[in-house]
Parts: sequence; structure tokens; C-alpha cells
Amino acid sequence: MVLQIRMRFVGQLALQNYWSHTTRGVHVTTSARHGFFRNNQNRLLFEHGKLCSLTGSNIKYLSNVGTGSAESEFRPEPSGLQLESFHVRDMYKVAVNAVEPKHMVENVLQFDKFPSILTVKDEVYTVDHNVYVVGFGKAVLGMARAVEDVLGEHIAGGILSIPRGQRTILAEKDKGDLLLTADTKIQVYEGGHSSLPEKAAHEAALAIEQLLLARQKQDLVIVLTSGGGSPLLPLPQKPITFEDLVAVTKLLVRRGASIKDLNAIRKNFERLKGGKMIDAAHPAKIITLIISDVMGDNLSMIASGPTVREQVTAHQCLEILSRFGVKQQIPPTIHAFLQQQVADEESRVRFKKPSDITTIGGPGDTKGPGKDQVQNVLVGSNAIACNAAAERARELNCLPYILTTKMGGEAKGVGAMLAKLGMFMLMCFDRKMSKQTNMLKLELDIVQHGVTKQQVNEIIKLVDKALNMERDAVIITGGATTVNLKGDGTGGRNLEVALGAAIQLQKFFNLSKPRPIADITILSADTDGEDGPNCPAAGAFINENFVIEAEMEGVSCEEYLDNNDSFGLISSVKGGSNLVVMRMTGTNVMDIQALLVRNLQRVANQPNAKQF
Ligand SMILES: Nc1ncnc2c1ncn2[C@@H]1O[C@H](COP(=O)(O)OP(=O)(O)O)[C@@H](O)[C@H]1O
Ligand SMILES: O=C(O)[C@H](O)COP(=O)(O)O
Repeated sequence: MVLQIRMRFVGQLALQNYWSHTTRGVHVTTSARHGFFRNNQNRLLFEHGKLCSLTGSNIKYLSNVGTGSAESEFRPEPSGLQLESFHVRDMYKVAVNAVEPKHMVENVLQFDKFPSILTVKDEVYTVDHNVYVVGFGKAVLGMARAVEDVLGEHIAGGILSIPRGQRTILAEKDKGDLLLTADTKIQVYEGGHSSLPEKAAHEAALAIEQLLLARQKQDLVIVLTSGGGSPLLPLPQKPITFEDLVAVTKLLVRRGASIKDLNAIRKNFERLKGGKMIDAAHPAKIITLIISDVMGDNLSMIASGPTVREQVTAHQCLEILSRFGVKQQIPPTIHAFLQQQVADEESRVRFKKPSDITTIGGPGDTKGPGKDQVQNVLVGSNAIACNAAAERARELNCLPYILTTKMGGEAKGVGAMLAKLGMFMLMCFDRKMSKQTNMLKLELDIVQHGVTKQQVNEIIKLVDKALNMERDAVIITGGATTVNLKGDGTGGRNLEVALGAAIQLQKFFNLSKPRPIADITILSADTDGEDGPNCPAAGAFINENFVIEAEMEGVSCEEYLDNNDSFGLISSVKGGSNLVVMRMTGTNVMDIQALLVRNLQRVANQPNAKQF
């Protein structure tokens, strides 16, 4: 059977072509150096005059690559996009659904109506129209709705500080179950959409402080915290002003400060963070329900630990400001605030024994006020999302391996590492390839990036198993990378991970002659649905062809990356079809990466491979 396909030229290509598809394969003649053909269903990609990839509604996998001739195998595919991209996106979406805030909170609240007893893990509370709810973060709206559903009329009041536009977006996405009830007693402030605090969030923080200061012994305060809570609760210590707080945050964010460093600063400079909320609510009891967006789920870090006591010293803050080279640029009020603290700390050390300087309620404190007043409960984390992604991978006939839920480091470097890992796995699938590329060097690079030797061995075993079981292999990672901002483009860390991966894959493919047949797909996306400020995408997925595809459209990945314009680039390639667009999800457990490496031998062995 011969299939004739009408094609149109894309880009400035001078191609002479003849393409027929028979039971045995695809035959191509081309004078193109680079380029691709595309019609509605099919895409042919050339590099250096050679056919290097073919994707389409029912054509994939070339077993012999070279100018003029190639064989293909039959495989059904949805709507012209590669199946792997559907798989990795599916894993990501299932992961996000698994950490939807409402059911995570419902899991830990057990309420007996008669006689009005609330049980949270091992703690028991008497409830009688005495519950106040405060919350700040990207996931607290759905969390508050769960509290409303469980405690109903017993809620006497409350205040939430959430990202701007979140209610509208969730309503538009048909996520009414994450919105508050019609007769809610909880007031909502919307403001802030990034690490930088905004005025509306400051007003929310002032209102929350007022609500807490008015609490009595018989009251129960439920504090809902989730990632993104820190910038949604800005309340500076005097004499620091709100504007000063914005200024110092801006300086640190631009220098690529991690959330750990930012939050250390916030705990010292602000009056509801680092456990200070316990004092504000005293003598009421507090239950804090937490969805984690920090690696390792350290509760004092999430939303800057409002109910977890930790004192950050002036010296620690000065070290952070120096490390990022911004010490000379901080506003004078902050300078004065820190100098005063240094003087206080020094006089305390001079006049007291070391055993006396333990912070009351801090680590090691057993008798400070508020010790029994607060119950901090972790209800959701990145690990839950990664496990769900792995489970989905199994359902999709892949063998998954969760490499880490603490993936940190510079975004594009992490992308490059994932690409190297993908190449390494490809060679494990097909040892012949290791003759073309130095496998040992790849392994060393991966280990240098923090993957342990034991993990490498486990990945090798995973690939062996995938070969035996005729499955594809998937590596799942979770965490949050950082970006050292230099340019003024639009983007986010996940888009930079994807671009870093694409560039690294292209380097391999340029070096390896002939160009290897590979199928490596890498997705990186933020579970909150928005990757970076003003970025309409959650992340992106790429494969080994992405850089060439970008070049075909006249754009250079490196240039865009240098300007931190990862969104600008990926949205302009193939109409942005590599973007993962979610809009706000109403949850936030950092990011997810999925690296899918196809077992090409499995595909070659498929019974329907020769149906065409
Ligand atoms: N143009 C950009 N390209 C890449 N990353 C960016 C860009 N602008 C900001 N970022 C990064 O985005 C991060 C903030 O993202 P955001 O979505 O606001 O917060 P969250 O960490 O809660 O997801 C910061 O780490 C910042 O360095
Ligand atoms: O933008 C930020 O600074 C982070 O989202 C902060 O996260 P956090 O609210 O957990 O501190």
C-alpha cells in the first residue's frame, strides 16, 4: 500500500521531496540541510540532510536513518502530538489532582457533632461556635472550604489572604468545591501574585493580626498555611516599613535567593512569622494545617512558619544579605533594625550564661509559653504528588522511579542533568549506543549533580527490568529549582528546566554521528499552575527535537534563555504546543519533573508494528 501525503513547506527550505509510505517503510529523498515538513497529521524532521525523526498520527520510529531511506513502524497517536507528551502531561495532571487541598484537609479533621468534638490526629478539641479560621497561601481557599464543610456553623469568623484572581479562575474551571460556601463567615483578601508582597496582602495581614489579638482562652484558631503564604502575609516589624520589605525582597529575588534564605529574612523582619503568630493568638488554642511547598517539609519553612517558633538572628540575616551582595543596598530602616538586634544579641551573650539564651519556644524549649497551645499538622506534600505521578506511570504501562522529592539547584542545570540521565538510560536500553558516547562520563556528570551511585544502579536495574517487561522507563522528580535572573523576559524555573534539557539533548545529538534514534521526553511543571510571575504556563515538555524545531522557526533557545524569556520562546515554537497550561490549580506542592525514555525495542516488537 502506498500512502500519498500532501505537504507544505515550513520555513525557508529548498526541498525536493518524494515521500511514500509502504508496509516496509518510509522512503525519503531530500536536499534539505535542516527543516521539517508538516501537514495536519504528520511531521518529518531533517538535520544535516538526514531524516532524523518522524512523528504523526500513525507513523513513528525509524529503524534506519539516513538520507534517502528509512523504515517506520505503525503506532496510533492522538492528534498529531507524540504519545509520550500525553503520558508525561497525564502524570503531571494526576499528580496535581492528588494534592487538591480539600480532601487533604478532610483526611485529618474528624468531627463528632454530639457532643461537638473535633479530633485532629491525637488531639481533641471542644468546639462550640468558637472557631476562627485564618489562612494565607495558594492552597488555603480549598482548605478553608474543607473546614467549612466539616465545622459549618461553629465557625465564628475568619480571614484568608489568597492570590489575586484565584476565585474567578477556580469558578471558571468548574472548581466550585474549592470556593467558600455562599453564607461563609470567612472574609477573603485577594492580592499578590509573586514573591513580592503587595498592598492588599499587607491589609490582609493587618486584619489577621487584629483577629488574632482579639482571641480569648476558649477560642480555637485554625491556621491554614500553604506555599505562597509568605508573600501573602507581609507585616513588618517596626521601624521597617512595608515598602522596605518589598525592596529587600526584590533585591534578593533578583539575585536568585532560595525560599529558605528569603524566609529566614522574613522570619526576622516580620511580626507574624517564625512562630510569632502563637503570641498574637494567645491564649487561644491553635491548630495549623499545612500543605508543604518546601523540600523536606520542614514546617518552620512553609509560609515562613507562622506557628513554628524559630528565631533567626541578625547575624544570620546579615550573612544572607552579604552572600547575595545586597548588604549595601538595603533600606536604612532595615540597617538600623539589624544594628539594634546585633547590639541586643551581644549584650544578651555578655550578661547571660549560654544555657539562658535558648529562644523561648525554640528548638529544645520545653516550657515556653504556647508550648501546648499549638498543633502543627502536615496535610499535603510534594511526595504525595510524586507518588501519584508514579502510580499513573504504571497505569500507562511504564516503569517509574522516584529519584527525589528534593530536586534543587539552578533550573537550566537541572534540565541539563535530566537530559544526561535520559541519554544514560537510552544507552542502558541500547548498549550499542554507548560506543558513540562516553557512558562513564555521563554517569560521572549525573553523580556530580547529586544523584548517588546507588540511585544510578537502581536506574540501571529499572531499565533492565523495562527491557525484560517491554515497558518504557520514567524518572519522577519533585522539588523546586532556582533561577538567577539576569534578563527581563517572562518565564519560570520549570520552563528553564525544560529549555536546559532541550539544549543539552541537542548537544548530544549534534555530537553523535549518525544521529541516534531516541525518544526522550522531559516535562517540568509547577503544581500551582503558574511557573513564575505573570507566566501563563505551569511548565513545558520537550523532546530531543525541540531545539531544531525552534531553529526552524527562527528562534535561538540560548538567546531566549539568556534573557530569562523561556515563556517567550516556548510559546513561539509550534504555536506553544509544548507548554503545559493549567492556570491556577488552587494547590501548591512545588514542582514535578517526569523524564520518559522510550524502550524502542519494545515498540519494534509490537504486534501491530507492521500492520500498515
Ligand atoms: N523571567 C523569569 N524566568 C525564570 N524564572 C523567573 C522569572 N521571573 C521570576 N522567576 C522565578 O520565579 C520564581 C517565583 O515564582 P512564583 O510562581 O512567583 O512562586 P512559587 O515559588 O511559589 O512558584 C522565583 O524563583 C523567580 O526567580
Ligand atoms: O514566592 C515565594 O517567596 C514563595 O512562594 C514562598 O513560599 P512560602 O510561602 O512557602 O514561604
